[in-house]
Amino acid sequence: MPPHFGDYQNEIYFEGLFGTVPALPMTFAELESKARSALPPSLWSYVAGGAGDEYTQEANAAAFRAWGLVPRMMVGAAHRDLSVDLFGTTLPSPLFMAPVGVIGLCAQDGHGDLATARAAARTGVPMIASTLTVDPLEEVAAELGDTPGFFQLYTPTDRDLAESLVHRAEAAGFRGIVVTLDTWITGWRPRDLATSNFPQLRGHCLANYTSDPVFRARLPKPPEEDPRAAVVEWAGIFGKPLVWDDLAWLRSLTGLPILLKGICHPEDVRRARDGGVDGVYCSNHGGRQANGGLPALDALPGVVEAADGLPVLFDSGVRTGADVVKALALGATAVGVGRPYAYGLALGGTDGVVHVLRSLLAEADLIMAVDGYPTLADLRADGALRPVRPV
Ligand SMILES: Cc1cc2nc3c(=O)[nH]c(=O)nc-3n(C[C@H](O)[C@H](O)[C@H](O)COP(=O)(O)O)c2cc1C
Ligand SMILES: CCCCCCCCCCC(=O)C(=O)O
Repeated sequence: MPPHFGDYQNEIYFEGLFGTVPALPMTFAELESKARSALPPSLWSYVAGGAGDEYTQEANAAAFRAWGLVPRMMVGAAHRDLSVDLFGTTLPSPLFMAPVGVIGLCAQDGHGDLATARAAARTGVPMIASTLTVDPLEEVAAELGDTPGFFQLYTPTDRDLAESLVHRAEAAGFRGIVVTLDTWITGWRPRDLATSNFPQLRGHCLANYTSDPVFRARLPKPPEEDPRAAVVEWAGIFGKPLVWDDLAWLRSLTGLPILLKGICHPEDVRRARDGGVDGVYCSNHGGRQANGGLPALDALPGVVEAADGLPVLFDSGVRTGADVVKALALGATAVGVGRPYAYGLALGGTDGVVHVLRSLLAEADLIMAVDGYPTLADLRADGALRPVRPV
């Protein structure tokens, strides 16, 4: 019998019978506002902010309101199956945690990558660990238990370093490499500029580099002795975009599945397929990189069509279980969240992340129950989702 994610609602009601109300927020709006109070102001700005006037960031979330699920009755959706097969593994649900570079700093003890990995272990929701972690990737992987983890690669200009990171990820047990394409340079982020805050330039979240023998060999002194030089060296290995001709080299680095993150154009999907990748990841980086662009959800149907059966991961703007259901109905294989779990982490550590993930899954599961869509295949059938008439 598949897990009933909606049972989280029963647990909360049951505790209510004994006078206990949830310690953590039940809506995204409250989650966001409480995280704002919990985080230091510059870290809050960095996590919550986006590119330009944040139009695209807002449009990402608003785009979900343009779609509505059509309820179906008498289909007997008493049991729902949200499981999904991804690269030979059956996941209990199609939800995942997108890579969030500063997640380590969001936890009160400064070890949020480890806390997030523990939440993955407790929920079965995969974590994509960023290159930019506070704790090295081997320590993050060790906390994942049986839940699959993926390693997100910011590809450095030094190919030996890239190879070292990929091989370390493989040795640590990560099940795939997610190569982020849209962030080889930072977008125009007014909030960070106003506070002059870019955590990485303060030497945070660079553990995967400072623990790497190839990176260390590039430094005049060990990073423990001269952290500033390590930051300068790190900044220097960013700043060169990958091009399609690099794909063969990336492919040669590992037998693990490779996914390309930041793909929104159908032609790019076709090029990725031709280059032998195992999946594409439709995302506009949560509106953090380029303002004025299409909401990521609007790009999803074209990406799914061009992918022609290749797995399509999706993120950007997912805030509720209803959003998860809609992205699945538009053809996403799996759906990711970024800021929501970062806020859960800020408020409650591992428990906070678990609460956010369980709430998203409970709402998605209950929508599928009430609306009569017992499986993900049912959601994807013609006519399940319709455009909402503008008001
Ligand atoms: C604070 C922060 C840091 C991020 N760091 C990374 C990163 O290191 N690598 C990456 O590929 N994406 C990174 N992202 C983008 C997320 O993976 C994801 O695309 C985005 O957060 C999804 O949008 P959402 O926050 O609206 O859910 C980051 C996002 C945030 C909010
Ligand atoms: C001068 C160094 C430029 C470094 C560009 C890399 C930015 C990564 C930022 C992490 C991230 O994905 C995000 O904040 O979003």
